Amino acid sequence: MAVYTEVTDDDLAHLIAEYGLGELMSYKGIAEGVENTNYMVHTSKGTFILTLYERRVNTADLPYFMGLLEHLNKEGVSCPLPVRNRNGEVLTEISGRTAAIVTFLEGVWVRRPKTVHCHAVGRALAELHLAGKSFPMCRSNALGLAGWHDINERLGAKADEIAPGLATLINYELAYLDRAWPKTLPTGVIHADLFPDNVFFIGEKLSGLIDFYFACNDASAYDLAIALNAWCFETDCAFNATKARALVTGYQSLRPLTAAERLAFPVLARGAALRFLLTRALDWLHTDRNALVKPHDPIAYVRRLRFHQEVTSPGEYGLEPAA
Ligand SMILES: Nc1ncnc2c1ncn2[C@@H]1O[C@H](COP(=O)(O)OP(=O)(O)OP(=O)(O)O)[C@@H](O)[C@H]1O
Ligand SMILES: N[C@@H](CCO)C(=O)O
Repeated sequence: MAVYTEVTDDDLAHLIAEYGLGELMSYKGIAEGVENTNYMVHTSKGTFILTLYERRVNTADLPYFMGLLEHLNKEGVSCPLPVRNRNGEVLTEISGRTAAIVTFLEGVWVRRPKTVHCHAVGRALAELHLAGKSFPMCRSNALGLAGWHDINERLGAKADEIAPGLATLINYELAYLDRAWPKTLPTGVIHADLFPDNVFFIGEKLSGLIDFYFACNDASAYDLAIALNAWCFETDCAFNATKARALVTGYQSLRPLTAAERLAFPVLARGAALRFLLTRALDWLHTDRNALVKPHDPIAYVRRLRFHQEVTSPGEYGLEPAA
């Protein structure tokens, strides 16, 4: 479940009226997602998603996220469009939370992605990166190298409660990334969390992207490395080279990587694996065992990291040397 905050019928009907969305017909809390409270809302004007922002979203960042969604829609990227209320504002308040209403996106997320889905995701990610070029706002990545160090400090030796030796692995990896992390790659808007549950498909056709609440400005190829970690490993954590090739080929069909990006890709893949390992480890240690929202498994990202540590060339990810 992820309905942390309840709304009352009266408050919601009032809100819908403020947004000029006709009459409230029905609504229900959405079980999926772990960060925010989401409701699906049916009104006489259509279906919408109401999001109440919870603990991890800094409300100061919301104008960036909302502005980005509006910008991407304008550029033809399929993603939720924030609805403006009668005062022309996107953000509102309900049940003591900052909230927004966005358009509903048709489609479902794919539990078992196939190669064809990976190709489509790669292409959509490149489309997003190209569309993001003209977005004027900037948000630095709070979960970059410095942020990883901060999380590691909070974890400390407790990481070993998740798996023996985990603290050592993390410290080793951070020391490596401090030396090897590329600093001059092309940057722009990145999604930063393009996991299967954030990409909707109708059949094999990608219908849109959601959940831009980690979006920021950072190295474009790092975003591709995040997607590779999320889409190209099987449930037993085995790397699927065919899916990786499909992902990077889909991406490069619109935005070919530079030679420097290809060369740096194995390091980016390690950083991306460590980023999700760290946030998952922190959640793992801080989530009550009886909590309704189960934390994601950090070990799946330990295994991905160990895989990337053994990689010797970008070719293993399907990235041939530049012609
Ligand atoms: N615009 C939308 N159109 C259709 N469904 C949506 C939309 N936005 C959210 N949802 C639904 O709500 C669910 C949770 O949304 P989202 O992933 O944004 O939540 P979250 O709490 O930020 O979750 P997390 O960051 O853990 O993925 C989605 O899986 C989807 O079912
Ligand atoms: N995609 C993240 C969850 C936060 O959105 C993870 O799988 O760890």
